[in-house]
Amino acid sequence: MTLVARGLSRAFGKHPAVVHADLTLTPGRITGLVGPNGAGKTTLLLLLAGLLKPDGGTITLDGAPAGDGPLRAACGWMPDVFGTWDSLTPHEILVTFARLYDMPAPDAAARADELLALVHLSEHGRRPASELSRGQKQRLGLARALVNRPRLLLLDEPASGMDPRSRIELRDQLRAAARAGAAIVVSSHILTELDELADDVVLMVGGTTEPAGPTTASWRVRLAGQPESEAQLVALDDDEAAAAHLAALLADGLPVAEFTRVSSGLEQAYLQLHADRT
Ligand SMILES: Nc1ncnc2c1ncn2[C@@H]1O[C@H](COP(=O)(O)OP(=O)(O)OP(=O)(O)O)[C@@H](O)[C@H]1O
Repeated sequence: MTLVARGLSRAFGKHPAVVHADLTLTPGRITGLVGPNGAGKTTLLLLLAGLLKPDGGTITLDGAPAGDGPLRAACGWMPDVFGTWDSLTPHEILVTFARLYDMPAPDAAARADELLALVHLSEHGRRPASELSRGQKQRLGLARALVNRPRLLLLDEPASGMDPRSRIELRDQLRAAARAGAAIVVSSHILTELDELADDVVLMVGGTTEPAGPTTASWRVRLAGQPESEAQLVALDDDEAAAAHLAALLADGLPVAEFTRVSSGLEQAYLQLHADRT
């Protein structure tokens, strides 16, 4: 399902949080949404999820104007902090959400078990949710977002609080959801992670969006005997270009002692955006 948002705006009182934002989400693609604190990312995601009404602008789903109802039916929403009902178990929480999506009780119970296994929480499934750690709650939040097999997946800083293994699994789970045809948007402050995960990146500052252009990463090259301060930064398009560059250096007989990717192209685009705006 393709979501197209055009000119979305939303203010809180006199304070504009989202200002003429544009975003297109396409099936099978993961879009990264990055921007500083207060840029309007969460507000934009809430608008897309049908959980907040825009003051202006349009949202279409497969070309048809979409109000709250269709958006909520199509979306899986994972907030940055997932408030659980602490007296319920993760299994009960997932069953409750599945039932809210009109799933029959036996299907809801089976779906809850399936999702708990997916996010590696099966052994915690029947204990009170209050016993979950922050990272485990995040994983439960992801399971919750997937309950209705959403065609649009909106995730607000999903990796925050997750340990390294859970982050890697999250990446794999999102890739699998995209391969299955979901259109996905992920907001994050971790640019290197987004660089690996996202097919497209949208930058957000002061409530407005702009697509990040093609980015170029840098590699740090230092030859044997060369002081650290004289190492060179070489801008290269991707891993293949880096491999070719290294092969050429070695073919020239240069004693390469270090060859390291130093910063993501996304980081540079992000910093450039700030430099332009402040
Ligand atoms: N319910 C609200 N009432 C009033 N102002 C709000 C509300 N929600 C957000 N804002 C304001 O709108 C702006 C955008 O907030 P938002 O949470 O969307 O930013 P964000 O990019 O998600 O930030 P962060 O990276 O810190 O999560 C901020 O200035 C914030 O103070």
